Order: sequence, then structure tokens, then C-alpha cells
Amino acid sequence: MSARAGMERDRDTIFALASGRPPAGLAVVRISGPRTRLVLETTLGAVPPARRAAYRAIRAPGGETIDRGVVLFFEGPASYTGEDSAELHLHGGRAVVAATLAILGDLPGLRPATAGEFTRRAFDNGRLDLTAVEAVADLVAAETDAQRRQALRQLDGGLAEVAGDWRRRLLHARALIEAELDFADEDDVPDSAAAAVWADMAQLSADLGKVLAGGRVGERIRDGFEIAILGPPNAGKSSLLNALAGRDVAIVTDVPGTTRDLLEVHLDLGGFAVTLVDTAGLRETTETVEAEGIRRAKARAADADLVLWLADAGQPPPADLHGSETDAGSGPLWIIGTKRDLDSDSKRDSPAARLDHRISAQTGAGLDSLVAALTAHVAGLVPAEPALVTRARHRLCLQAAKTAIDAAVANGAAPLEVRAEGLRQAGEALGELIGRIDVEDVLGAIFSEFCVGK
Ligand SMILES: Nc1nc2c(c(=O)[nH]1)N(C=O)[C@@H](CNc1ccc(C(=O)N[C@@H](CCC(=O)O)C(=O)O)cc1)CN2
Ligand SMILES: Nc1nc2c(ncn2[C@@H]2O[C@H](COP(=O)(O)OP(=O)(O)OP(=O)(O)O)[C@@H](O)[C@H]2O)c(=O)[nH]1
Ligand SMILES: [Mg+2]
Repeated sequence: MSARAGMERDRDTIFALASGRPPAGLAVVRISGPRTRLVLETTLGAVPPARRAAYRAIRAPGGETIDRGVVLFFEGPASYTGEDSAELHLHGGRAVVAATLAILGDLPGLRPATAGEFTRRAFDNGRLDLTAVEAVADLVAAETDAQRRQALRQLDGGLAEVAGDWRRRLLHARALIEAELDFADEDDVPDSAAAAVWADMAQLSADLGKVLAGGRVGERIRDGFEIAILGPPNAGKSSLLNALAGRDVAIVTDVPGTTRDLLEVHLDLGGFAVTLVDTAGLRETTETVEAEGIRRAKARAADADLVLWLADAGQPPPADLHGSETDAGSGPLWIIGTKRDLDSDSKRDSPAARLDHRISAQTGAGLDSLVAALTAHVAGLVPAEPALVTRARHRLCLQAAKTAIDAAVANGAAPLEVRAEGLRQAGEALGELIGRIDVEDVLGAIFSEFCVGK
């Protein structure tokens, strides 16, 4: 698309069904753009008062009433998109929605919105920064309470506000350096300002480091924690997956080697999203398909937040799967004894090497206490302080900013221009984080803070 065509598309008035798939109790059709008033005059006869729910007949151009519903008009810029926009709250029937969308599509200058286009306009009009745009997407996708809370916090400016503070500090530092460069040939410039700048930049790096040290918890809350079920063939892995999922996801047979592919179910453990992964039973095999399944099982276990090692006779896990708990490369592993209903009295009383839990997927014995332990474990992975970094993109932007600041701080022998350039790069990384890279910001800070009269 040419730049000009792109600009014309930006001026289009767009519409879409914003609510779920009909039939439903209600259907909300959203409209945004410069022709919004015209649309309301055409379909309702007049533009209703802004921001006040109004009950109106929605009519086709020929005059036929399509539905009677509640309509809302938002006058830009006081709207979600920042443009004039409107909502038609209709009866959620298929024919009502189809007729309404057909009428809108026939009006000149109107077209169906593309995915995310209302929010794109909110971003373009400066109503939402990039982390807020991401948060809107996360809030709509949220399935658990922790995901919802985290998305809402980000929508309310969790990371953006901190990043904004950091950017201002960088701009201030650069403004001071700029002034020092301007007056470098004069004798009356105090050196103390420069020392203060680098002290604050060292502190800024530490502040970034602190947020980054939160690790990937925010990303895990968003994407789900991973628990992998491993063990020898026939241990009862798929039976446990089905029992915890509460439905028949995996095939269970008494044939060892039934499961080959990785199977995932999504659980909500105490408000945290968890992906439980069933895997192929581990054993020596020359069978190509099974060997690939075992390779995938081990790879998944290496990435998991927790591995459940299932074995009915209490065989320990092989050393190559998992080292001891002191092995820094691997996460925790729990040993779960299965088929507890078959345990003889002698076996029950014999001291097992190590058995963290004993369960029966068949009778359900021990499952409640396993779920409680899993829930506590996942909750324990989450620090009390809410995570500000909720996506890999955030982490990479913050790391880039920190690296640039650290280099500028450490490079005391370099010319001031070179060190200032490092701070500019750090500012760019933070600008990228919130979706705004604008040299005007730097100029504005310089001119407002220093009336040097040039
Ligand atoms: N009916 C309806 N519900 C909705 C939305 C919507 O678009 N329509 N939203 C869409 O995702 C979310 C809410 N987001 C919104 C954000 C800003 C404004 C708005 O009108 N802002 C004005 C006025 C603010 C005020 O009165 O305090 C502004 O910011 O100037 C509306 C909805 C969730 N619920
Ligand atoms: N009595 C009893 N039998 C069980 C229990 N759990 C699983 N089984 C049986 O053990 C056999 C194997 O169960 P699966 O869940 O398929 O075992 P798996 O570990 O997934 O096996 P593979 O996919 O081959 O690695 C089946 O016949 C199950 O019915 C249990 O708690 N009690
Ligand atoms: Mg299986």
C-alpha cells in the first residue's frame, strides 16, 4: 500500500461487531471515524447527546426499522479511539447483526475494521502507549485472575509510568551534558553537575537492574507456568493428565508406549494459568516415532517450571533427565508414586527412597493434596511485588537501555559526545518500549530546562 493510500485508510470510518458471536443476548456494533455523526443521522434520524445512553430505532436507508436498541455517541477526542465514535447495542440475533452490518457497509466512506484497528487508532491518537495496547490484548485474552490483574495493572500504566520516569531522567542528564558541551570553552561551568549526572545514571542502571531481576515471572503469569509429567511407560501419566483436566484428553491403554506426542491441558491453579504437559514414557527404544516422542519429552522437561516424575514402583528418574536438586540447570522435580489403589500393605509400609506424593488416578486418592501442593508451589514462584515486565519485548528493551547506560557510565575516558550518545540510545530503547521515539522530546527538555538564550 502506498503512503497516501495508508493515510486515506486512516481517515476512513470503520465499523465492526465488537461483541461475541451471534446469537447472543446483545450485540454491540462499534463505529469510529469522521463520518460517525453522519452514520447516526442516517440510521437514527439524529445524533443522540454525547455519552448518554439513548433508546432508538435503527433504520435502513429505505426507512424500515431493523431493530430498536441502546445507542451511545462519543464525541472525539473523549472516546476510546480519540475520534468521534458510536456504539449500537442491538438484540444479538444473527439477522439483526447481519442487516446492521450490511447497512453500514453500504454507506459511503465506511468499511469494516481490520483486527485491532480501533486500538490502533487509540495508539495513533496518543490515547494508549504500546504497553497499554499490549495490555488491552492481554486483558481480552486473560483466563485467570492473575492474568487479568497483571493486564489491568499494565493498562493503568504499570511499566509505562516507570519507563516515563526513566526517560525523563535520561533527558535531564542529556540536557545537562548538552549544556556542558555548549559552554565547554567557558571557564564558569561547574564540574559538579557532570559528576551528579553520572551518579544518577549509575543509579538509573541499578533501578533498571532491579526491575529486570524480577525475571520472567510476569511472562510466566501471562503465558502460563509449565508442569511436565514424565515417567516410564504405563506409569499412569496420561491418566493423571485426564484426572486433573477433568476430561478425557489423552488416550489411556495398558499398552506401554501409548502416548507419543506432547499433550497439553490448561489449568487454573489458584488464579494462575498452568500448562500441564503429558509426555511419552521414557525407555530405551529403536522405534523412530517413539524415540522422537521421548526426545520431545526431555526437551519439554528441561524448560518446565516443575517436573512430576511418575512411577508406580517408585523407580527413580534417570540421571540424564534430571540431576540432583543442586543442579542449577534444572528446575524442581517431584517423585509421584502412582496406582496407590494397587499398593499392597507391605509396599505401603516399606520406606521408599523418596516419594513426594502418592496418588491413584483411578480412585482419585491423593489428587486433592497433589493439586493443593502444586497450587502452593506455583504461588510460591510469584513474588509479592507485581511484575512490571510482562513480555519478552519489555525485557529486551530494558536490557538494551541498561547496556547503553552502563557503557556510558563506565566509559569515563571517552569524549562527552560519545557518552551522551550512549544515553540517547538508552532513551531510544525506552521510547521503543512505550512506542514513541521522538527527538522533539529531547529538544523540549533541553529548551525548557535551560534558557541559555541561544
Ligand atoms: N461500552 C463500552 N464499554 C467498554 C469499552 C467501550 O469502548 N465501550 N471499552 C473499550 O475498550 C473498555 C473501556 N475503555 C474506554 C476507554 C475510554 C473511554 C472514553 O470515553 N474516554 C474518554 C472519557 C473518559 C471519562 O469520562 O473519564 C476520555 O478518555 O476522554 C471509553 C471506554 C471496556 N468497556
Ligand atoms: N489400578 C490403577 N490403574 C491405573 C491407574 N492409573 C493408570 N492406571 C492404568 O495403567 C495403565 C497405563 O496408564 P496410562 O495413563 O496410559 O499410562 P502412561 O504413563 O500414560 O503410559 P504411556 O503413555 O504408555 O507412557 C492403564 O491401563 C491405566 O488404566 C491407577 O491409579 N490405578
Ligand atoms: Mg500416556
